[in-house]
Amino acid sequence: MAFCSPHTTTSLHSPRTTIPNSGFRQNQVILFTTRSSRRSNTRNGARTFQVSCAVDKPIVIGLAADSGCGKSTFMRRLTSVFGGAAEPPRGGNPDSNTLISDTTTVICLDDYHSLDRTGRKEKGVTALDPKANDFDLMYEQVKAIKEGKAIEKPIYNHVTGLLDPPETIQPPNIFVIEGLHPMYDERVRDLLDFSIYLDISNEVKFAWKIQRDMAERGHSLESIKASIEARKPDFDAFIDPQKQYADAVIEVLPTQLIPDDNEGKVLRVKLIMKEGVKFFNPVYLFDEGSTINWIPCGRKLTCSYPGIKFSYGPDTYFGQEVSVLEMDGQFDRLDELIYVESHLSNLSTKFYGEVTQQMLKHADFPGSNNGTGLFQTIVGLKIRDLYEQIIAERVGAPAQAAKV
Ligand SMILES: Nc1ncnc2c1ncn2[C@@H]1O[C@H](COP(=O)(O)OP(=O)(O)OP(=O)(O)O)[C@@H](O)[C@H]1O
Ligand SMILES: O=C(CO)[C@H](O)[C@H](O)COP(=O)(O)O
Repeated sequence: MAFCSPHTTTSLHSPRTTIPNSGFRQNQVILFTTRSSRRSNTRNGARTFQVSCAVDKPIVIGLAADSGCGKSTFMRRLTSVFGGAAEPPRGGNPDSNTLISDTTTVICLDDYHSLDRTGRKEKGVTALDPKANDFDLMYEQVKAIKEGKAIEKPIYNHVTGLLDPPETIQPPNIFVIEGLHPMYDERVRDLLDFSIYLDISNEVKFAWKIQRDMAERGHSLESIKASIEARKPDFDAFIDPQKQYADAVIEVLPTQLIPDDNEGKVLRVKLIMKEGVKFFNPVYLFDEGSTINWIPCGRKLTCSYPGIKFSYGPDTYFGQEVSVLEMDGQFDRLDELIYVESHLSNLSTKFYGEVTQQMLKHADFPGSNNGTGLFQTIVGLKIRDLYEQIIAERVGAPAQAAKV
């Protein structure tokens, strides 16, 4: 750090460059002034060196959810906010669960299963049970990455159900740990700079599972039901309680706009944002801290049945102060989302309409016409903002005004 501080600017899209022995790695345009150049500044004007390097310590984001609850979709939206596509490690295990982009590396915590599929069966435990996971190794390795060190991370192979030889993970700018237990172990939790929990209600989870596992993977309705039932006690005991620790929770519920709806297609989605989290300013609708109900349908937003309803206001969640933004219903025309975006504040966009642009870019992702896609996109933008503020603080410079 000493080399690049304090005259530093950041760019997320500069090429990947390594500076030998510097401790800096990638994607950061750093302007630094040496002692001699500082002396010469007064005589000869600024003589700065622009060096492409990274801040040596990644920020760490935790994303928790049960299987099939939209973690991969969320990760694709997040990666897209930073630009560039995420791919598995080049030349590595084809069944690797890791996704790497210019700025982010996303690892799946299934890789810390200590028992393979046969081992779990023999011991009669599910993958959700902490006994089937190696939290000591998870902690050691997330800590090492946070300190800027590469790790040899195990791979859990979902195709074979076996533990494969490890893969090398280099520290990125933003390290995301996604899976069942990112906030379960206190030591790992304390390493997170920001945490998100995707809270999908049972009814909706069931509908999504059927959609994927029946339509796309050929499972029977009975086997899907049985698998959800078998996981439920461990889900309730070990996964669900993590939401109390999350800085942001995206809760997905059946709509309230259709009485006794049992189709599960129209969703009511809540973005629960913890107050007082450093570098995280909750989004608000119209007026910060007020309680608002808003039906935007009419001249500027096309809504077919059952319409769209937004709500916003302060609340408490597990005894903590939060702001909650809620959307019930779905968009007919995604381009009209700009009308909704213009009434939201603290979005951490870089330009007017960035949320709408991101949503249009990924209109084919699941949830793009409702609050799941909208709130995942917003959380992605908040993570970018958080990252930029943390980097700015580390190098002692004020953060670029990024909020619209
Ligand atoms: N917002 C959404 N709206 C509707 N369906 C969704 C949404 N998000 C996810 N799904 C459904 O759930 C399935 C699983 O999504 P995704 O692969 O993102 O979840 P995951 O948590 O990464 O799953 P796994 O852990 O099993 O790999 C998708 O194929 C889709 O059918
Ligand atoms: O809950 C899960 C997280 O993705 C999986 O069920 C767990 O990782 C076990 O994997 P598999 O079903 O492939 O044996």
